[in-house]
Amino acid sequence: MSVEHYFAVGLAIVIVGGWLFDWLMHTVAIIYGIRRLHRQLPTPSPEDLPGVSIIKPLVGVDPHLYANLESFFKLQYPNFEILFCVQDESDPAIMIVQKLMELYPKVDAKLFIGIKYICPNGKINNMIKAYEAAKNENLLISDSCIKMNENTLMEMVSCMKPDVGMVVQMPFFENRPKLGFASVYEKVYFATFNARSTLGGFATGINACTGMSCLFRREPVDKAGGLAPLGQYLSEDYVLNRTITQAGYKSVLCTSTAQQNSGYSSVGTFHKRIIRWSQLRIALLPHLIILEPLSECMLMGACASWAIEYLFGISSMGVFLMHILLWFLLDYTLLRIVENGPLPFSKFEFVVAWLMRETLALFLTLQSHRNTIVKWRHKKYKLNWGGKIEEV
Ligand SMILES: CCCCCCCC/C=C\CCCCCCCC(=O)N[C@@H](CO)[C@H](O)/C=C/CCCCCCCCCCCCC
Ligand SMILES: O=c1ccn([C@@H]2O[C@H](COP(=O)(O)OP(=O)(O)O[C@H]3OC[C@@H](O)[C@H](O)[C@H]3O)[C@@H](O)[C@H]2O)c(=O)[nH]1
Repeated sequence: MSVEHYFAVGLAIVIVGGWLFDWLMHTVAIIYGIRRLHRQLPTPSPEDLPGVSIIKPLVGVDPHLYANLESFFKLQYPNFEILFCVQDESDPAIMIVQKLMELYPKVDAKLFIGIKYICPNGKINNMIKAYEAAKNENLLISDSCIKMNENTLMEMVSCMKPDVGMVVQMPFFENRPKLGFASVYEKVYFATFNARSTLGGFATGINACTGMSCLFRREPVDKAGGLAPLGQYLSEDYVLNRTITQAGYKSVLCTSTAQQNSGYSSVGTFHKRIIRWSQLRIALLPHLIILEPLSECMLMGACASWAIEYLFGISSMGVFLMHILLWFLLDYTLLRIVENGPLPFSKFEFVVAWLMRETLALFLTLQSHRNTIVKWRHKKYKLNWGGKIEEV
């Protein structure tokens, strides 16, 4: 037996181990998704409902912004305030906020205009005045693209137990049929790849937080220096979660998903967002440079079919096709769990969107390795190893 043969056997065994781990991730995500998502939690008694300060950082407008912001004025919750933050005084979002504030005078809402520079992260600088003015111990950071149902805040608060410091809504989408195939593609991405990692992470206690809609206690954040330390990173959401869990609190997934509802959707802008997120992740957690591609269907399928043929003599083409079919069926199952109702698109659209996502995944990951400059809204940032940023 040659050294090359021993090396190939060792490599094949490692690949089969990684392949089995991928199936474990699918299984964990499906089981945890069924158990956690869309569960009815008992509503806390009125005296257990804490006040919540909702912070809404806004940059610019889109055709859905009015409806998205209005949904917050209609929340069924006894004690909340909405703190809108607009960084630029010529931003048309100001008019929308003012109009809604006039329309719903009984809702406690305030508007903060202009940034206070405390860190490189633009979103944090936009939110900081509201953070400092917030009346309540519980804060909800809610991105501009989020639309809520009347009972969503109640659901989030129901997840906030005494040992819990943070309640995160897993990103998903409102149904936006008018926006065409791009909105199908986005849904498929968020209900398969993203949901698998997020559900897997929360099920096993690994930080997989996306901060577009998250409720948290401010006490551990203030003790760690407030928002400024988080703003040294672009992944301020990940670091917020880490700060709260390091203070001894749990971070849990909310039973409802975050309904993104931006008024624009195109495959190109979606790819740019996914590349930016991938850039954030690999700067923050460099081991993901290797692990992420290995959690992708096509690459792992190719590696595993070679390894299984090498070890057991089973046809690699047969293994590859079975691998794709099983992965596809498990992704479809997860999509149905996350959607929790009839799909707003046909099975054919799902197949096309799924194939497109799986085949383009590696290409998009490679794009994210091309440079360390990230463009986010109107600013450019340089990402350093460890995830810290400098403004360019
Ligand atoms: C042999 C295969 C090993 C596979 C290991 C798993 C590798 C993880 C694969 C993909 C990670 C994708 C994460 C998607 C969700 C994150 C979305 C996101 O980028 N959000 C950013 C913007 O809001 C945020 O700032 C970044 C956060 C970093 C998240 C890191 C997530 C790691 C998740 C690991 C889950 C492991 C689950 C194991 C279950 C058995
Ligand atoms: O400079 C900025 C950039 C962004 N923002 C606000 O931050 C929120 C999120 O911005 P976008 O919608 O552009 O970005 P994403 O949805 O991709 O953000 C997501 O990924 C990156 C994380 O750091 C964010 O916290 C997360 O929400 C919006 O409400 C936006 O208005 C600012 O207030 N200032």
